[in-house]
Amino acid sequence: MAGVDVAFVQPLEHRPKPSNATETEREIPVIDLFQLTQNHQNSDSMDVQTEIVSKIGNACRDWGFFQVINHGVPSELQQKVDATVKKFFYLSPEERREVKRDETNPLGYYDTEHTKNVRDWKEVFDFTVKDPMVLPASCQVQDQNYELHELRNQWPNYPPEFREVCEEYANAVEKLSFRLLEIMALSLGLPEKRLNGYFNDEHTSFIRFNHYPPCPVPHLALGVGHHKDAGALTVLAQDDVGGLEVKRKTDGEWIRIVPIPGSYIINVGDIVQVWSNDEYESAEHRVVVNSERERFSIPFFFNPSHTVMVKPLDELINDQNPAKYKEYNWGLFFKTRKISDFKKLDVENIQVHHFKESD
Ligand SMILES: O=C(O)CCC(=O)C(=O)O
Ligand SMILES: [Fe+2]
Repeated sequence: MAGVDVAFVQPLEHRPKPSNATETEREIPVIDLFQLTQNHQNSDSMDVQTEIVSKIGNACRDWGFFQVINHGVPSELQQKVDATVKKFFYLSPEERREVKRDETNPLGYYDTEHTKNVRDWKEVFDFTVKDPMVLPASCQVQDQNYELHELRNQWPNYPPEFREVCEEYANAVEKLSFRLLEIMALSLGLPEKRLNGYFNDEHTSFIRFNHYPPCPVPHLALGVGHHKDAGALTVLAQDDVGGLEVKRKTDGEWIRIVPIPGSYIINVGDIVQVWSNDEYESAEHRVVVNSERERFSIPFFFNPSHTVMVKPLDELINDQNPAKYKEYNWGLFFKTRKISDFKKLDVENIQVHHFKESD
C-alpha cells in the first residue's frame, strides 16, 4: 500500500476478485443496427426493424446493457476523437489543470471524482452537448421556481483541434442516442417519438473522457466504483484494454464486457427505469483497473432538460401495475449528484430509490 492514498481503497465487499475467470464470456447481446441507420424503407427493412426493436427490448429487460455495431458513427471520427483524447491527457499536469473543474463549474478536467464516497482511480474531462448547459443554481430549493445557472464548457488551447473534434463527435453520438431512444420507446409499445420531447434544446447531456492510468493496487481500488448511470441512456466507446464489468441480474455476478472493436456499449439509465416503471432496470456496473496498461473510455450520458419531471409514463401504469416512483425534477436531482461526486460526503448520494413508493 506504500504511497497509495487510502481514499482509493474500496471496502472489502466491493474489491474486485483477483481471478478474471469471466474474461472470455461474451454474454452481453450484440445488436447490428445496419438496417436502422440506412434510410431506405421497404417491407424487408420493416421486418428487420421489428426484429431489432424486439432484440433491444429483450436486452434492456434481461441485462440493461447491450453492444451495437454498424451504428452509423463513422470509424474515422471515432479514431480522430481517440487520438485527440490521448493528446489532452498527455499534456503536463499544469496544462490540464488550466481547464480544471471547481465547485461552481463542474465542467472540464478533474482527477478527484468519488463514486459512493470512495475515490476513483481515473482522471476525466467533461463537456456538454448544449453549451451553455442550464441547471438550477442550487439544490437547496423547496419548489419549482428555482434560480438558474448557465454552465459553460472549458476548452484547452492544445490540441488546437480539440473543441471542433469534440463538437463533431457530440453531434454524431447525439443522433445515435435519439435513434436508440426511439427504438426503446417502440420496444415499450409506445409511439416512436414519445420520449423525444424531453430532450429539447436544453437537454443536459454530456460527454466524459475517462483516462485510467495503470494502478499499483488493482485489487484494492476501482477505476469507477459500482454505480448506475442516472440519466436516460449511455453510449460508451472503449478501447481494447477492457475492465468494464456489469452485474448480471440473474445471480449478481460481475461479468466483464469484452471490447469489440468499433462497437458501442449501450446501457439503460435510471430515468428509463423510472419511465418504464421498472420494466427496464438500469444495471449496476464498475470499472476494474490493472497494473500494466492505461485505459481510455468515452461515455455519452443522454440526459433530458432540467425542467423534466421524471415519473412512470401514464401509458405504462394501471390499477394492476401502479406507479412505483414519486415524480422528481431532473435538474435538481442532477445538480445534487454533481455536487456529491465532487467531494466526499458523509451521506449516501442521491439515488432514484429515494423516490420509490413504499409497497
Ligand atoms: O469506463 C467505462 O467503461 C465506464 C465508465 C462509467 O461507467 C461511467 O463513467 O459512468
Ligand atoms: Fe457508468
